[in-house]
Amino acid sequence: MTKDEVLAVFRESGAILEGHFILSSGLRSPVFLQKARVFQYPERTEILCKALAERIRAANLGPIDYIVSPALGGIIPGYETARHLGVPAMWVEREGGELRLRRFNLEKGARVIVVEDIVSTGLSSRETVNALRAMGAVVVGCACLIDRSAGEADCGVPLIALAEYKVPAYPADALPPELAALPAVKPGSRGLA
Ligand SMILES: O=P(O)(O)OC[C@H]1O[C@H](OP(=O)(O)OP(=O)(O)O)[C@H](O)[C@@H]1O
Ligand SMILES: O=C(O)c1cc(=O)[nH]c(=O)[nH]1
Ligand SMILES: [Mg+2]
Repeated sequence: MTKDEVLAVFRESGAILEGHFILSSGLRSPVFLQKARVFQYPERTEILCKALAERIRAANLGPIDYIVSPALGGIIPGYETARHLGVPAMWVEREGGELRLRRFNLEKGARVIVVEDIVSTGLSSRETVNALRAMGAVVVGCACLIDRSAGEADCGVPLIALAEYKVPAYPADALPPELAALPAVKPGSRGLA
């Protein structure tokens, strides 16, 4: 799939929002990719994740035992990508602020790829990689549907993105005036009770 085809799926799903958004990293942005509006359509999710699975296969990362995704946003694309790769899918979720694999067993030495929905700074992917390494897993790579950093994010391992889409993001104390004039909303789940 081309970048334009991926973005067209987001656009036709009403998933490209404009306003003033507080991102998971704390950065602020005038654009938010509300992936949930894509994932509500199983056939659109299938098209994107099948293409992501093909990219992962083409990267020749060696055997993959599991996909692990950070909740919430990563769960649906992780599951659907796992279906196309023929491997099980698991997720990490926050407990006391830390991402943990609360519901699954993971053998030491298991080869894992981390699948995210959207990567902005790579912070959530990095947290997932570190949690898995602490359990003895071998993280062979990260993958996502859209990389908002266009290659700049540091996930701790190589990142395979179905599409790169550079979107501006600013520290909260360095907002352009047109962004500062809008009320800020935080659509993601990090920091929710
Ligand atoms: O690369 P980063 O700077 O970490 O940003 C990307 C992360 O932000 C979103 O998650 P969020 O924590 O907002 O919650 P969600 O998964 O429930 O949407 C998204 O799902 C990624 O996990
Ligand atoms: O950085 C984020 O938190 C983020 C950006 C985005 O466009 N979409 C999303 O779900 N999260
Ligand atoms: Mg997330």
